[in-house]
Amino acid sequence: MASDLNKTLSQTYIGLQLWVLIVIGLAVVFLVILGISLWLSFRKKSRKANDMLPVRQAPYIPEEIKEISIDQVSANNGGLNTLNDKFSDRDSEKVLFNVDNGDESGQSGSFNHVEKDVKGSQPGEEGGTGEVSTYRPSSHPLTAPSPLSGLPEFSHLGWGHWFTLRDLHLATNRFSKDNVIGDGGYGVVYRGNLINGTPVAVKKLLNNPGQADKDFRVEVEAIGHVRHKNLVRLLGYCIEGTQRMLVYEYVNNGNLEQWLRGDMCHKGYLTWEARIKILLGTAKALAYLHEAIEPKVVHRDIKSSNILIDDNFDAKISDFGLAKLLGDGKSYITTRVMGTFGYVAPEYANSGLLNEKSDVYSFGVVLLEAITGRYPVDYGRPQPEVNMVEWLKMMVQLRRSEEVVDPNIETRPSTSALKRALLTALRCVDPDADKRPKMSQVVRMLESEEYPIPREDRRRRRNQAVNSDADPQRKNSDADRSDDPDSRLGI
Ligand SMILES: Nc1ncnc2c1ncn2[C@@H]1O[C@H](COP(=O)(O)OP(=O)(O)OP(=O)(O)O)[C@@H](O)[C@H]1O
Repeated sequence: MASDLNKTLSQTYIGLQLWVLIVIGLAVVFLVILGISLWLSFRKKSRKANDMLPVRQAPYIPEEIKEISIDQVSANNGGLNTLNDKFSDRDSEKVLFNVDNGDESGQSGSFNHVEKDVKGSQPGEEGGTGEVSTYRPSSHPLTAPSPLSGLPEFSHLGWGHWFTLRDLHLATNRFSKDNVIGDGGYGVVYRGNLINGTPVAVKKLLNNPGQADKDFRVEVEAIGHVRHKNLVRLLGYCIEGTQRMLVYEYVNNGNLEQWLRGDMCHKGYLTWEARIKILLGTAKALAYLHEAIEPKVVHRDIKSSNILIDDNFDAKISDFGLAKLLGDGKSYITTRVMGTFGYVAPEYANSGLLNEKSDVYSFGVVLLEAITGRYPVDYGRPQPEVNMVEWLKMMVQLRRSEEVVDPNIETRPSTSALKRALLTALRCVDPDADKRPKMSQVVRMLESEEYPIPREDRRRRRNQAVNSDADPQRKNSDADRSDDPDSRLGI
């Protein structure tokens, strides 16, 4: 048997013995396998190296903020996979704004309620007729066609769309002055249209090599990988030489500041319901940034002009140029306080201490702006009214809260709705950052039908008070407690 095998292996084929041929064959197979695996691992490494920007970790979603949507980047096609869609469309059932009939139809002084039919018409178009049409929410944002469809799918960051300078030249008509929609210290924002017809806002960062790169990374890291109905969507970017540009979905209905006091006032004034809807959307997006993703994102510049509004009167938070990524439970101390005067939380302004509670404070200021229609700081007003937050606290203390409502709101809110909004706002602007609610709690307070605040939140706050009474360091004096919004609003 063994001698048969020896004989077979010793036979000669093409000048070589069979056993030599077998050894050569095995060596070739081994080398091919080795080559393939080396090539695969090299490809993986070089792909990682190309991803200059860190990819966000799989998001952790706390129970209390279930209603959010999160998308993850699909590495292959740059598309976005929905994990869940939680903050529901429940709030987009109906929106009203008062249209100035004086402007639209020549009859001065009177206002009509108009419910907009989103399909095909712009808010304000039907104002003069006083018609009421049915409002229907537009198609679900995550099933709607992608604004990037029809464009070649390509991104070297593993996210979004990589536009060439030429693409953006074409989109903005060579960055024409007529297309400028904003100009700031960071650069210029242009309106444009992609070749597939999608309207976009192009932020062209100042051509200042170090700074442009930094600003670019901050925005991309903050919102490049996330998607939420109430966050402006970053569609892509352009990196060419020292040029850095960011391409956003275009949000076509102005910003909250313009609706309260600026360019959009000619269309009419926002109703109470529309204001609460916009603030609720803003609160949901902040809850998402603070509580649903890791690392969390602190926006640092929440203000009414950074809350864009779409046709459905849904809010979209924009301008992440100052955003900061923070690990779970982390705070950050900075010597350079950034933000906008009137919106910055006192502990951040005074000591540079930053965490998500700074955004909660700024949100409270915006909510008060929406309730009163006033500027956060207005030197044109009598001294006690210059600082809106202080004036409001005083009015509530004097039990004159009914007087603070923006006189431009034609149909005043019910007393309970007003108190609920005021109480929520005053809690957000609590000088003690630890006492401010989390944004998911703010969402619950604003959504609640229960007067004035969900029982569960009241219980939590009462327990907090008991605990701080037990702690001599945090024990409030009676005078301090008179500053508590609950007691001031008679709750
Ligand atoms: N995606 C967008 N769609 C439509 N308009 C936008 C978009 N992004 C920004 N804008 C508008 O462009 C203008 C400039 O915006 P940006 O947030 O960059 O600066 P700003 O709010 O004017 O100044 P600041 O830097 O002080 O916040 C604003 O009027 C804003 O409403």
